[in-house]
Amino acid sequence: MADIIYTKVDEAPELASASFLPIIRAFTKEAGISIGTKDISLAGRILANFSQYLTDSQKQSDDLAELGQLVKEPQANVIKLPNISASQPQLNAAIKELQAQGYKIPSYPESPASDEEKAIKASYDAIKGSAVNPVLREGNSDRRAPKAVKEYAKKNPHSMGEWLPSSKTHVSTMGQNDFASNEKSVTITAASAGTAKIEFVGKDGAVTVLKNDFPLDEGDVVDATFMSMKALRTFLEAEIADAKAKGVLFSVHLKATMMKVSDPIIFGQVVSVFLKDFFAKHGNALEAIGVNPDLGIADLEAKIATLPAEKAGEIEADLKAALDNGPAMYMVNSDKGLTNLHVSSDVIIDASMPALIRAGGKGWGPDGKEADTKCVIPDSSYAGVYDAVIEFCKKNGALDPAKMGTVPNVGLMAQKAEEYGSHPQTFKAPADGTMRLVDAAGTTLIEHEVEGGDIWRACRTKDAPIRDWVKLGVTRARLSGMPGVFWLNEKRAHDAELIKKVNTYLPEHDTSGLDLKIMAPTEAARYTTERIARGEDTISITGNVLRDYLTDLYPILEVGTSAKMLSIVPLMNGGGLFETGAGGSAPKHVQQLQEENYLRWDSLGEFCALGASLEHLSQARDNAKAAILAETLDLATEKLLDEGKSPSRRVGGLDNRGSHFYIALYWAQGLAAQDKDAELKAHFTPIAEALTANEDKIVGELNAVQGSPADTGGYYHAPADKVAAVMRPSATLNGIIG
Ligand SMILES: NC(=O)C1=CN([C@@H]2O[C@H](COP(=O)(O)OP(=O)(O)OC[C@H]3O[C@@H](n4cnc5c(N)ncnc54)[C@H](OP(=O)(O)O)[C@@H]3O)[C@@H](O)[C@H]2O)C=CC1
Ligand SMILES: O=C(O)CCC(=O)C(=O)O
Ligand SMILES: [Mg+2]
Repeated sequence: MADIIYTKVDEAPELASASFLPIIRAFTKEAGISIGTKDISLAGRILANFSQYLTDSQKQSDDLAELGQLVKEPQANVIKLPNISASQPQLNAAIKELQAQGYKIPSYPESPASDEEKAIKASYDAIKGSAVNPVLREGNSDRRAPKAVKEYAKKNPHSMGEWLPSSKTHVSTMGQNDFASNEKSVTITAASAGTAKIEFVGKDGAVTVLKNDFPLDEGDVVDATFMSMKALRTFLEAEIADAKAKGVLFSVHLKATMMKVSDPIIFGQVVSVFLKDFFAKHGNALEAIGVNPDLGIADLEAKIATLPAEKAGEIEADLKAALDNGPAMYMVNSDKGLTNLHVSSDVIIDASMPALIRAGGKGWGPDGKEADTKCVIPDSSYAGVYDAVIEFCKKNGALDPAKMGTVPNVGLMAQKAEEYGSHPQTFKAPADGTMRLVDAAGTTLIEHEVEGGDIWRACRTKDAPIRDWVKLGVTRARLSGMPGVFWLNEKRAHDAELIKKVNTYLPEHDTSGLDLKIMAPTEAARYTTERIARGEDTISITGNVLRDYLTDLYPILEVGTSAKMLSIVPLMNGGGLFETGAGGSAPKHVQQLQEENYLRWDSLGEFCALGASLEHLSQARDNAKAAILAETLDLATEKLLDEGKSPSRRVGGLDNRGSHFYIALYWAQGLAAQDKDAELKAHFTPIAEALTANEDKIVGELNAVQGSPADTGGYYHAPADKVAAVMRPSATLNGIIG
């Protein structure tokens, strides 16, 4: 196994790797460090799981499974770039592209009939959604803005929209009959440990086992809850009417990728309630062509288009009328007519809500203009956090990046903690009856009365990760000198169990002089936001969902993007997983590259992760050269920020490739200038000289390609040689690096 594993992913970060990885390899080789790659891309995971349909030369290894093993070993050192957590439409598109390239994989069977089709669907469902991160995250999360990034943002504040007290933007949430309000939680005792079951008991008393292999260990915190579909529909109907009455955009913010079972269903309810009369009128015709509202309006439109022209025309006209008749919709792309309800993965709450808050509470309307927005977040578990920040901004105006403090996060994430690990235990209730969690001894631990269609789920949070998370929180508070807040609500069932554990595990550490508090999330958001506005820093120590939400929310307000975050996962068995940034893979960036050969992806997250990975390697393997590479890379990153060599957004500026040249230049200059290691100095001195002497020429060569379309030969599965040709256009740079 190579010393460091760099992951092969999708979209913008993968394009960036084609340019950056050769640089990394050239630099680390001199310290005797090998860099391997493992393919966790969506296309790669499909091919690995459908080997039986492929020719020998097309087959590929199951790299995700191998990495899943590696992260449990002490020698693990993995740089993890963001990958696609595929929604159904993205999965279908990737399958289609692979088929067109000659891979004879099956299509996704929407209504599987045979056993073979059922098996195919099950394999694809396991690839769908957030299928990578939970496997690799064998540790808790430490995400923060590097000091240099924070300093740079203060000196060069990004634009912020204006917040006015008159803003009509607001959060709407259920508060009743939702996951938050129905939650029950227990900590597993020795008597309850073992393999639990999830059962449905019908009104007639008949018991159906929905899952018979849910392993629970003593000390694990287990919760179960459900959301009533009747209540959800009533709520949505009222909110859609309210958006129209108030003249604000209607929007819904979910995480259909990571919450891959529950949230697509909730999304489908929004689609079907928004288009209620339309579905009532055309129900039969739509059913006949296999329309499923969970797949969004984009799929609905595509299926209508398969009907005979006259019928299609009639239904399309009614769809348009139905959309026009509702409140104006928050748009994903108003030029293309793509609404919030077209594709469930287009609006992902962790990215969408911060963007709206940064923009002064504005979303884009169908007319291409910004407007105040109703933000529907159906479940009330965490909606109050966004509400608190929005209300703060209405009262106090936008936060000021030049002055604001910082909010690092310590997140409970290891071993599929909390909601993000709930998919295998999430079910649509088959009918009216009781859903129950039964322990190994046959005792019912938790039960709920449900109605057919309600979404019921059970989550598990293992004890060792909780203990490790408390320790990480204390460690970060000690090292940073910042106060830390555990965002836990004593009135919420799960959090109440967690608070008991925090109070048990905190005394294992020296907390003298530390300021550690426990506050309910809404209150913690208010407290933390008031503090950052005064320039004060506060560590948020949170569960897994708030980890996800807050590591986009505060970074986007503080430094403009979560791409610049340092994101470390100290693995529980001693290895290191270094994630890049907190954001995703920004599909818009690929489009821009294809249209005008310009990649605005900022690799700062990769630079930070590589620095942390080299630093970890230097300690774990006692490699002094790695320490020097890490130090000089961190300094090069600071210089890159200072000199303004990050990618700009538009053609004509320096793009991702140009920023890679500058990181190589500054890194080589740093290695040439240091005196701790003579070999590194001797090796990098001529490289630094050549890069310095050829700066104008290289930048000229890199920038010359901008402005016309670029062909990478694919979106999900682009051939490496074509991508490399696009991403490495400077012969001079390639020559020096090579
Ligand atoms: N860790 C992981 O593996 C994650 C994966 N994802 C996946 O990523 C995809 C997109 O998700 P989405 O929610 O849109 O979130 P993204 O974070 O990809 O995008 C939101 C916006 O953030 C900006 N952005 C993000 N990263 C960078 C960067 N490195 N350089 C410059 N700008 C950046 C872009 O803004 P602008 O357009 O203004 O330039 C972008 O449009 C999905 O497939 C999702 O599943 C999402 C989150 C995490
Ligand atoms: O795994 C995913 O789908 C997204 C992860 C994510 O958004 C995060 O960890 O911040
Ligand atoms: Mg996230």
